[in-house]
Amino acid sequence: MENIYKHQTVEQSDNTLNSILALIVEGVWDWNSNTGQVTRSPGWFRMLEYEIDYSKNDVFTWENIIHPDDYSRVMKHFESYLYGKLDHYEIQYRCRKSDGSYLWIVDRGKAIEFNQDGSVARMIGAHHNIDKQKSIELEYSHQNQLLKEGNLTLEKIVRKKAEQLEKKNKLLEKKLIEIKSISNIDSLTKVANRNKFENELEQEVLRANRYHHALSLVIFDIDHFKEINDSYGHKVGDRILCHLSELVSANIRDVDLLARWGGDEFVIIFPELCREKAHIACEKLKALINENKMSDDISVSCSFGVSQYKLGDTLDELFQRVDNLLYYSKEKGRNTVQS
Ligand SMILES: Nc1nc2c(ncn2[C@@H]2O[C@H](COP(=O)(O)OP(=O)(O)OP(=O)(O)O)[C@@H](O)[C@H]2O)c(=O)[nH]1
Repeated sequence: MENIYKHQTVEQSDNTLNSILALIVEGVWDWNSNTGQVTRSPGWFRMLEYEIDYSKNDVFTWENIIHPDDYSRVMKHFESYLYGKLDHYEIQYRCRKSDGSYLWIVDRGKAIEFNQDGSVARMIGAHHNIDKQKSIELEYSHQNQLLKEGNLTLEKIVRKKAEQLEKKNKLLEKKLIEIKSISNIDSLTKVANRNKFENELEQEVLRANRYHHALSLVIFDIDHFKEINDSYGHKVGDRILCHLSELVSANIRDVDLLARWGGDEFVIIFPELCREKAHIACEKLKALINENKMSDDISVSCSFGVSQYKLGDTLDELFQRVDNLLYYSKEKGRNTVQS
Protein backbone atom coordinates (compact mmCIF):
# COMPACT_ATOMS: atom_id res chain seq x y z
CA MET A 1 0.00 0.00 0.00
CA GLU A 2 1.22 3.52 -0.80
CA ASN A 3 2.41 5.47 2.22
CA ILE A 4 0.30 8.65 2.30
CA TYR A 5 2.84 10.43 4.52
CA LYS A 6 5.49 10.38 1.79
CA HIS A 7 4.81 13.58 -0.18
CA GLN A 8 6.77 14.87 -3.11
CA THR A 9 5.65 18.52 -2.79
CA VAL A 10 4.56 20.97 -0.11
CA GLU A 11 1.12 21.18 -1.79
CA GLN A 12 0.68 17.41 -1.44
CA SER A 13 1.53 17.47 2.26
CA ASP A 14 -0.78 20.49 2.82
CA ASN A 15 -3.63 18.67 1.11
CA THR A 16 -3.13 15.63 3.34
CA LEU A 17 -2.96 17.80 6.46
CA ASN A 18 -6.12 19.72 5.57
CA SER A 19 -7.96 16.48 4.69
CA ILE A 20 -7.10 14.98 8.07
CA LEU A 21 -8.06 18.18 9.91
CA ALA A 22 -11.35 18.34 8.02
CA LEU A 23 -12.14 14.84 9.22
CA ILE A 24 -11.51 15.48 12.91
CA VAL A 25 -12.89 19.01 13.39
CA GLU A 26 -15.74 20.96 11.89
CA GLY A 27 -14.10 24.08 10.48
CA VAL A 28 -10.48 24.10 9.41
CA TRP A 29 -8.77 27.32 8.41
CA ASP A 30 -5.38 27.93 6.92
CA TRP A 31 -4.07 31.49 6.83
CA ASN A 32 -1.18 32.79 4.83
CA SER A 33 -0.26 36.07 6.44
CA ASN A 34 1.92 37.22 3.56
CA THR A 35 -0.79 36.90 0.90
CA GLY A 36 -3.69 37.48 3.30
CA GLN A 37 -5.43 34.45 1.88
CA VAL A 38 -7.43 32.09 4.10
CA THR A 39 -8.44 28.62 2.96
CA ARG A 40 -11.44 27.22 4.80
CA SER A 41 -12.67 23.64 4.76
CA PRO A 42 -16.23 22.87 3.58
CA GLY A 43 -16.99 21.94 7.21
CA TRP A 44 -16.30 25.54 8.25
CA PHE A 45 -19.10 26.77 5.96
CA ARG A 46 -21.42 23.92 6.93
CA MET A 47 -21.02 24.61 10.64
CA LEU A 48 -22.12 28.21 10.16
CA GLU A 49 -24.69 27.23 7.52
CA TYR A 50 -23.16 29.31 4.72
CA GLU A 51 -22.90 28.32 1.08
CA ILE A 52 -19.45 26.90 0.50
CA ASP A 53 -17.06 29.69 -0.53
CA TYR A 54 -19.84 32.26 -0.06
CA SER A 55 -17.37 35.00 0.65
CA LYS A 56 -13.81 36.09 -0.05
CA ASN A 57 -10.99 33.91 1.13
CA ASP A 58 -9.53 36.51 3.45
CA VAL A 59 -9.39 37.19 7.18
CA PHE A 60 -12.17 39.77 6.95
CA THR A 61 -14.69 37.03 6.26
CA TRP A 62 -13.82 35.71 9.70
CA GLU A 63 -13.61 39.10 11.44
CA ASN A 64 -16.97 40.16 10.05
CA ILE A 65 -18.85 37.28 11.62
CA ILE A 66 -17.42 37.62 15.16
CA HIS A 67 -20.00 38.80 17.69
CA PRO A 68 -19.44 42.54 18.35
CA ASP A 69 -19.29 41.88 22.11
CA ASP A 70 -16.51 39.31 21.61
CA TYR A 71 -14.60 41.06 18.85
CA SER A 72 -12.02 43.08 20.80
CA ARG A 73 -11.31 40.16 23.19
CA VAL A 74 -10.68 37.84 20.22
CA MET A 75 -8.44 40.34 18.43
CA LYS A 76 -6.42 40.99 21.54
CA HIS A 77 -5.88 37.28 22.03
CA PHE A 78 -5.00 36.74 18.36
CA GLU A 79 -2.48 39.58 18.33
CA SER A 80 -0.91 38.47 21.61
CA TYR A 81 -0.28 35.08 20.02
CA LEU A 82 1.05 36.57 16.77
CA TYR A 83 3.50 38.83 18.63
CA GLY A 84 4.72 36.01 20.83
CA LYS A 85 3.12 37.21 24.05
CA LEU A 86 1.14 33.96 24.25
CA ASP A 87 2.44 30.56 23.27
CA HIS A 88 -1.00 29.12 22.87
CA TYR A 89 -3.92 30.29 20.72
CA GLU A 90 -7.26 29.10 22.01
CA ILE A 91 -10.35 31.19 22.57
CA GLN A 92 -14.13 30.80 22.81
CA TYR A 93 -16.46 33.31 21.12
CA ARG A 94 -19.60 33.65 19.07
CA CYS A 95 -19.78 33.58 15.24
CA ARG A 96 -22.72 34.77 13.19
CA LYS A 97 -24.47 32.09 11.19
CA SER A 98 -26.15 32.66 7.84
CA ASP A 99 -29.55 33.16 9.55
CA GLY A 100 -28.10 35.93 11.76
CA SER A 101 -28.09 33.88 14.95
CA TYR A 102 -24.84 33.22 16.80
CA LEU A 103 -23.00 30.00 17.45
CA TRP A 104 -20.47 29.49 20.26
CA ILE A 105 -17.25 28.02 18.95
CA VAL A 106 -13.82 27.30 20.31
CA ASP A 107 -11.04 28.48 18.01
CA ARG A 108 -7.62 26.78 18.31
CA GLY A 109 -4.67 27.60 16.08
CA LYS A 110 -0.95 27.22 15.63
CA ALA A 111 1.67 29.12 13.65
CA ILE A 112 3.49 26.62 11.47
CA GLU A 113 5.69 28.80 9.25
CA PHE A 114 7.65 31.93 10.01
CA ASN A 115 9.25 34.71 7.93
CA GLN A 116 12.90 35.53 8.26
CA ASP A 117 12.13 38.43 10.61
CA GLY A 118 10.42 35.93 12.93
CA SER A 119 6.88 37.05 12.08
CA VAL A 120 4.21 34.44 11.47
CA ALA A 121 3.96 33.47 7.82
CA ARG A 122 1.36 30.77 8.08
CA MET A 123 -1.09 29.64 10.72
CA ILE A 124 -3.58 26.83 10.67
CA GLY A 125 -6.44 26.23 13.05
CA ALA A 126 -9.87 24.83 13.58
CA HIS A 127 -13.24 26.09 14.77
CA HIS A 128 -15.19 23.64 16.86
CA ASN A 129 -18.90 23.96 17.63
CA ILE A 130 -19.40 24.20 21.45
CA ASP A 131 -22.80 25.85 21.32
CA LYS A 132 -24.63 23.13 23.25
CA GLN A 133 -22.15 22.87 26.11
CA LYS A 134 -21.88 26.66 26.24
CA SER A 135 -25.62 27.16 26.50
CA ILE A 136 -25.74 24.57 29.33
CA GLU A 137 -22.83 26.37 31.00
CA LEU A 138 -24.51 29.79 30.60
CA GLU A 139 -27.83 28.44 31.85
CA TYR A 140 -26.04 26.93 34.84
CA SER A 141 -24.27 30.18 35.69
CA HIS A 142 -27.55 32.09 35.22
CA GLN A 143 -29.30 29.69 37.60
CA ASN A 144 -26.39 30.06 39.99
CA GLN A 145 -26.73 33.82 39.87
CA LEU A 146 -30.46 33.59 40.50
CA LEU A 147 -29.78 31.26 43.42
CA LYS A 148 -27.22 33.68 44.84
CA GLU A 149 -29.65 36.57 44.48
CA GLY A 150 -32.37 34.41 46.02
CA ASN A 151 -30.11 33.58 48.93
CA LEU A 152 -29.25 37.23 49.39
CA THR A 153 -32.93 38.18 49.36
CA LEU A 154 -33.65 35.42 51.83
CA GLU A 155 -30.81 36.58 54.05
CA LYS A 156 -32.15 40.13 53.87
CA ILE A 157 -35.66 38.97 54.79
CA VAL A 158 -34.33 36.88 57.67
CA ARG A 159 -32.18 39.77 58.91
CA LYS A 160 -35.12 42.19 58.68
CA LYS A 161 -37.40 39.76 60.50
CA ALA A 162 -34.76 39.26 63.20
CA GLU A 163 -34.49 43.03 63.65
CA GLN A 164 -38.26 43.37 63.87
CA LEU A 165 -38.37 40.52 66.38
CA GLU A 166 -35.65 42.14 68.47
CA LYS A 167 -37.56 45.44 68.47
CA LYS A 168 -40.75 43.65 69.50
CA ASN A 169 -38.90 41.76 72.22
CA LYS A 170 -37.47 44.99 73.59
CA LEU A 171 -40.94 46.54 73.54
CA LEU A 172 -42.32 43.47 75.26
CA GLU A 173 -39.58 43.60 77.87
CA LYS A 174 -40.37 47.26 78.50
CA LYS A 175 -44.08 46.45 78.80
CA LEU A 176 -43.31 43.62 81.20
CA ILE A 177 -41.25 45.96 83.38
CA GLU A 178 -44.08 48.49 83.25
CA ILE A 179 -46.67 45.85 84.15
CA LYS A 180 -44.47 44.55 86.94
CA SER A 181 -43.97 48.01 88.36
CA ILE A 182 -47.69 48.81 87.99
CA SER A 183 -48.49 45.65 89.90
CA ASN A 184 -46.13 46.80 92.66
CA ILE A 185 -46.90 50.51 92.79
CA ASP A 186 -49.87 52.40 94.13
CA SER A 187 -51.25 54.40 91.22
CA LEU A 188 -52.11 57.49 93.26
CA THR A 189 -49.19 57.96 95.64
CA LYS A 190 -46.53 56.03 93.64
CA VAL A 191 -45.29 54.29 96.80
CA ALA A 192 -45.40 50.49 97.02
CA ASN A 193 -48.84 48.94 96.96
CA ARG A 194 -50.36 46.23 99.11
CA ASN A 195 -49.14 43.47 96.77
CA LYS A 196 -45.53 44.63 97.03
CA PHE A 197 -45.87 45.07 100.80
CA GLU A 198 -47.14 41.52 101.30
CA ASN A 199 -44.31 40.03 99.24
CA GLU A 200 -41.68 42.12 100.99
CA LEU A 201 -43.02 41.35 104.46
CA GLU A 202 -42.88 37.63 103.67
CA GLN A 203 -39.24 37.98 102.59
CA GLU A 204 -38.31 40.08 105.59
CA VAL A 205 -39.86 37.55 107.99
CA LEU A 206 -37.78 34.78 106.37
CA ARG A 207 -34.66 36.94 106.67
CA ALA A 208 -35.41 37.80 110.30
CA ASN A 209 -35.78 34.08 111.03
CA ARG A 210 -32.63 33.17 109.14
CA TYR A 211 -30.33 35.77 110.72
CA HIS A 212 -32.21 36.33 114.00
CA HIS A 213 -32.58 39.99 113.09
CA ALA A 214 -35.18 42.25 114.59
CA LEU A 215 -38.07 43.28 112.33
CA SER A 216 -40.79 45.79 113.09
CA LEU A 217 -44.04 46.58 111.39
CA VAL A 218 -45.97 49.86 111.49
CA ILE A 219 -49.49 50.78 110.43
CA PHE A 220 -50.45 54.45 110.42
CA ASP A 221 -53.62 56.19 109.37
CA ILE A 222 -54.55 59.86 108.84
CA ASP A 223 -56.74 61.20 111.62
CA HIS A 224 -60.22 62.35 110.62
CA PHE A 225 -59.44 62.09 106.95
CA LYS A 226 -63.11 61.78 106.16
CA GLU A 227 -63.62 65.30 107.53
CA ILE A 228 -60.78 66.62 105.34
CA ASN A 229 -62.36 65.01 102.30
CA ASP A 230 -65.74 66.35 103.25
CA SER A 231 -64.44 69.88 103.88
CA TYR A 232 -61.96 70.32 101.01
CA GLY A 233 -63.05 67.75 98.50
CA HIS A 234 -61.70 64.41 97.33
CA LYS A 235 -59.07 65.97 95.04
CA VAL A 236 -57.48 67.83 97.93
CA GLY A 237 -57.66 64.59 99.90
CA ASP A 238 -55.75 62.88 97.08
CA ARG A 239 -53.05 65.52 97.10
CA ILE A 240 -52.66 65.15 100.87
CA LEU A 241 -52.20 61.39 100.45
CA CYS A 242 -49.46 62.04 97.87
CA HIS A 243 -47.75 64.72 99.92
CA LEU A 244 -47.79 62.55 103.05
CA SER A 245 -46.30 59.62 101.09
CA GLU A 246 -43.46 61.82 99.82
CA LEU A 247 -42.73 63.16 103.29
CA VAL A 248 -42.60 59.75 104.94
CA SER A 249 -40.60 58.17 102.07
CA ALA A 250 -37.99 60.91 102.33
CA ASN A 251 -37.59 60.35 106.06
CA ILE A 252 -37.12 56.61 106.33
CA ARG A 253 -34.05 54.55 105.45
CA ASP A 254 -33.54 53.04 101.99
CA VAL A 255 -33.97 49.56 103.42
CA ASP A 256 -37.34 50.44 104.93
CA LEU A 257 -40.48 50.02 102.88
CA LEU A 258 -43.44 52.39 102.90
CA ALA A 259 -46.58 51.02 101.26
CA ARG A 260 -50.16 52.18 100.95
CA TRP A 261 -52.39 49.57 102.46
CA GLY A 262 -55.55 51.24 101.16
CA GLY A 263 -57.62 54.42 101.74
CA ASP A 264 -55.73 56.63 104.20
CA GLU A 265 -53.92 53.71 105.79
CA PHE A 266 -50.16 53.09 105.27
CA VAL A 267 -47.70 50.45 106.43
CA ILE A 268 -43.94 50.57 107.02
CA ILE A 269 -41.58 47.60 107.25
CA PHE A 270 -38.56 48.38 109.41
CA PRO A 271 -36.01 45.59 108.85
CA GLU A 272 -33.47 45.15 111.66
CA LEU A 273 -35.28 47.59 113.96
CA CYS A 274 -36.54 46.46 117.35
CA ARG A 275 -39.83 47.73 118.73
CA GLU A 276 -38.19 50.54 120.76
CA LYS A 277 -36.24 51.90 117.79
CA ALA A 278 -39.22 51.56 115.50
CA HIS A 279 -41.27 53.44 118.07
CA ILE A 280 -38.71 56.28 118.12
CA ALA A 281 -38.68 56.38 114.31
CA CYS A 282 -42.47 56.68 114.30
CA GLU A 283 -42.42 59.46 116.89
CA LYS A 284 -40.12 61.38 114.55
CA LEU A 285 -42.42 60.77 111.62
CA LYS A 286 -45.44 61.82 113.68
CA ALA A 287 -43.67 65.08 114.61
CA LEU A 288 -42.63 65.70 111.00
CA ILE A 289 -46.20 65.21 109.81
CA ASN A 290 -47.45 67.62 112.44
CA GLU A 291 -44.84 70.24 111.52
CA ASN A 292 -45.27 70.06 107.76
CA LYS A 293 -48.26 71.66 106.17
CA MET A 294 -49.67 69.28 103.58
CA SER A 295 -51.12 70.21 100.24
CA ASP A 296 -53.35 73.27 100.11
CA ASP A 297 -51.82 74.40 103.45
CA ILE A 298 -53.71 71.83 105.44
CA SER A 299 -52.28 70.27 108.58
CA VAL A 300 -52.88 66.61 109.32
CA SER A 301 -51.93 64.19 112.05
CA CYS A 302 -51.53 60.44 112.00
CA SER A 303 -51.99 57.63 114.51
CA PHE A 304 -49.43 54.84 114.61
CA GLY A 305 -49.42 51.20 115.75
CA VAL A 306 -45.95 49.57 116.03
CA SER A 307 -44.96 46.01 116.86
CA GLN A 308 -41.93 43.77 116.55
CA TYR A 309 -42.03 40.41 114.81
CA LYS A 310 -41.80 37.52 117.27
CA LEU A 311 -40.29 34.22 116.21
CA GLY A 312 -43.12 31.92 115.17
CA ASP A 313 -45.56 34.75 114.38
CA THR A 314 -47.70 34.19 111.32
CA LEU A 315 -48.01 37.25 109.10
CA ASP A 316 -51.65 37.55 110.12
CA GLU A 317 -50.80 37.45 113.82
CA LEU A 318 -48.17 40.16 113.39
CA PHE A 319 -50.47 42.32 111.28
CA GLN A 320 -53.37 41.88 113.71
CA ARG A 321 -51.22 42.93 116.65
CA VAL A 322 -50.09 46.11 114.86
CA ASP A 323 -53.63 46.87 113.73
CA ASN A 324 -54.88 46.55 117.33
CA LEU A 325 -52.21 49.02 118.46
CA LEU A 326 -53.31 51.47 115.75
CA TYR A 327 -56.87 51.12 116.97
CA TYR A 328 -55.60 51.75 120.49
CA SER A 329 -53.78 54.86 119.25
CA LYS A 330 -57.05 56.15 117.79
CA GLU A 331 -58.79 55.32 121.07
CA LYS A 332 -56.16 57.24 123.00
CA GLY A 333 -57.15 60.41 121.18
CA ARG A 334 -55.17 60.02 117.88
CA ASN A 335 -51.80 61.59 116.82
CA THR A 336 -50.01 59.07 119.03
CA VAL A 337 -47.64 56.14 118.56
CA GLN A 338 -48.60 52.93 120.37
CA SER A 339 -46.26 49.93 120.56
N1 LIG B 1 -59.29 61.59 98.78
C1 LIG B 1 -59.30 60.29 99.00
N2 LIG B 1 -59.98 59.78 100.01
C2 LIG B 1 -59.96 58.46 100.25
C3 LIG B 1 -59.28 57.57 99.42
N3 LIG B 1 -59.45 56.31 99.89
C4 LIG B 1 -60.23 56.41 100.98
N4 LIG B 1 -60.55 57.72 101.20
C5 LIG B 1 -61.37 58.27 102.25
O1 LIG B 1 -60.65 58.25 103.46
C6 LIG B 1 -61.57 58.30 104.50
C7 LIG B 1 -61.17 57.35 105.60
O2 LIG B 1 -61.97 57.51 106.65
P1 LIG B 1 -61.91 56.59 107.94
O3 LIG B 1 -60.62 55.89 107.95
O4 LIG B 1 -63.14 55.80 107.98
O5 LIG B 1 -61.95 57.57 109.13
P2 LIG B 1 -61.18 58.88 109.34
O6 LIG B 1 -62.04 59.99 108.88
O7 LIG B 1 -59.84 58.87 108.76
O8 LIG B 1 -61.12 58.90 110.87
P3 LIG B 1 -60.12 58.12 111.81
O9 LIG B 1 -59.32 57.19 110.97
O10 LIG B 1 -60.99 57.42 112.77
O11 LIG B 1 -59.31 59.18 112.38
C8 LIG B 1 -62.94 57.99 103.89
O12 LIG B 1 -63.71 59.15 103.81
C9 LIG B 1 -62.62 57.52 102.50
O13 LIG B 1 -63.63 57.89 101.55
C10 LIG B 1 -58.57 58.14 98.33
O14 LIG B 1 -57.94 57.44 97.55
N5 LIG B 1 -58.62 59.46 98.16
